[in-house]
Amino acid sequence: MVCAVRTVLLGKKYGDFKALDNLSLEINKGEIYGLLGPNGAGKTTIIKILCGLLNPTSGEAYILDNKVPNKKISSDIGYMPQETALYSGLTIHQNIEFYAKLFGIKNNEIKEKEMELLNFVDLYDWRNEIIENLSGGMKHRVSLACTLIHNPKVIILDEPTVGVDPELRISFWNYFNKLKDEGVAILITTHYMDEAERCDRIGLINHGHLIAENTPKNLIIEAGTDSLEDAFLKFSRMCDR
Ligand SMILES: Nc1ncnc2c1ncn2[C@@H]1O[C@H](COP(=O)(O)OP(=O)(O)OP(=O)(O)O)[C@@H](O)[C@H]1O
Repeated sequence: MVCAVRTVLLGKKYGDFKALDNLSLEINKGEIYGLLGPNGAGKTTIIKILCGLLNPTSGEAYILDNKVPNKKISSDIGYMPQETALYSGLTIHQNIEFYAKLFGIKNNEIKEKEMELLNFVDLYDWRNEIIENLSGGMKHRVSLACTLIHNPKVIILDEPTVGVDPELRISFWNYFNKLKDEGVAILITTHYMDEAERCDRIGLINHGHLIAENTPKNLIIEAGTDSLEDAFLKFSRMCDR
């Protein structure tokens, strides 16, 4: 079976500092995989390697069985970085259109998809507003719409719900589940435990190592704790010793 995402003994050094150490993981199509870990654990480094923005020092990473970096699969990936990559002097509509054209989406398809996505992020009535006039949470919502405009098969979201209000966060997750049902693989980093619990599987990262990996329920059982948050703390402290 073709894996959506696979890393094999992935390593990354910044100078002498080991940010990733022999990290292997697999994510299936139609799976939501949560990457959890304390600040500096290595989550963004993994994501940047998967998106072809950083080269690993050792090991390999694959998207849909293609070794990255690889231009051939760039349109299969939807990447939402922590810092929004929007043109602040352009409107929401112009930003979405820009990303759509970048991925070669036809004009007649853009309109329908833009409407679907702007309704999903609840910004349809704001589509002619300039980005610099939006709040931080609104910019995140536009960024997510831009990430999804080309119907990517693998979606990589680095803390997509920071600054997004609780009601909208729930609607984000409903949409992620719809995409998952369509066979899309989603890799998501989050510091919110209620969101981690919505993932099919979680990988806990600390000091560049995958220290635990399982369904949220089984992680709690493995750790012998009452909550995912306590399981996360227990695994992280074990790794710090
Ligand atoms: N360009 C860089 N040069 C040197 N060190 C770096 C660089 N980028 C990241 N690091 C270090 O590598 C480690 C992993 O960073 P990374 O951004 O992957 O962590 P993270 O898990 O995404 O953290 P956060 O939850 O804060 O976003 C950190 O210790 C960070 O300081």
